[in-house]
Amino acid sequence: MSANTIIKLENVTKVFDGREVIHNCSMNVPKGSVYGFVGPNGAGKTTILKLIMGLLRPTTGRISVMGIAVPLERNQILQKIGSLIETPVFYEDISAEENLRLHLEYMKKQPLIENIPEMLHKVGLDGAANQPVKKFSLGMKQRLGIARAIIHRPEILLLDEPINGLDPMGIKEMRELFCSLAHEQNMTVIISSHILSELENTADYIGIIANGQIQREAAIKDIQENFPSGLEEYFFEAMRGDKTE
Ligand SMILES: Nc1ncnc2c1ncn2[C@@H]1O[C@H](COP(=O)(O)OP(=O)(O)OP(=O)(O)O)[C@@H](O)[C@H]1O
Repeated sequence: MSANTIIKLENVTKVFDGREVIHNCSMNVPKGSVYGFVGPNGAGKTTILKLIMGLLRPTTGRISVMGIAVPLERNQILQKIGSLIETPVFYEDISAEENLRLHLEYMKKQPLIENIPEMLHKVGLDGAANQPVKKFSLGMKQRLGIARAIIHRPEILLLDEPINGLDPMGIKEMRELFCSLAHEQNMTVIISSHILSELENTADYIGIIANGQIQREAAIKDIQENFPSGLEEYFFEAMRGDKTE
């Protein structure tokens, strides 16, 4: 993982209220891949996604996204990143379609407004396009959050537990969508999730985080070759701190 690295963290730490929650953390995400990010509750996944977005400033260390230093030159890359981090917030009184239209206007991507119906179809919301978002279920809001993260055609997509609240059909559809964005459109997709089986089906690379540090990074095909029971075995081995393969 070097020549085509698009997101790089080097020795990053983050201190909140005197407590170091990210410790000397390094991470390499290859361009055009689905990178599955997994770790226990409180390990630091959301914090790292926010650091990559430039929403938080590292206490020490370096972060670069597409070769650009974050957060220093964050404005240069904001339009190139789409994200769904924590619970998505919408204008509740207006429709799904109008929410996406406002987002595109804010991102200065008005020509993409014509793609809104197609995007709503892709995330399974075509029947609800004109309903006010306040009438949406949790899963529908999650689908709309994914649509909003993608519609401005970012080069990088950061998804924090994106399948939360989705039904089995939605999980399958979103898995196919994320893989097609990476493999057909060369988008780089980071997905944080607790669902190992889902990551095993979706990700090309896995990063395991524990105690604020990436403990291991590997291609899923190498994990499957070296660990007969797959990602679950790899994950628990990493949690025990066993020797790397
Ligand atoms: N703004 C903040 N102020 C203080 N502490 C914070 C803040 N944000 C996160 N933390 C702490 O940082 C640690 C990492 O939190 P983070 O949300 O990044 O973990 P996570 O891996 O995403 O967890 P989960 O899997 O439960 O969503 C936690 O101990 C959390 O309490």
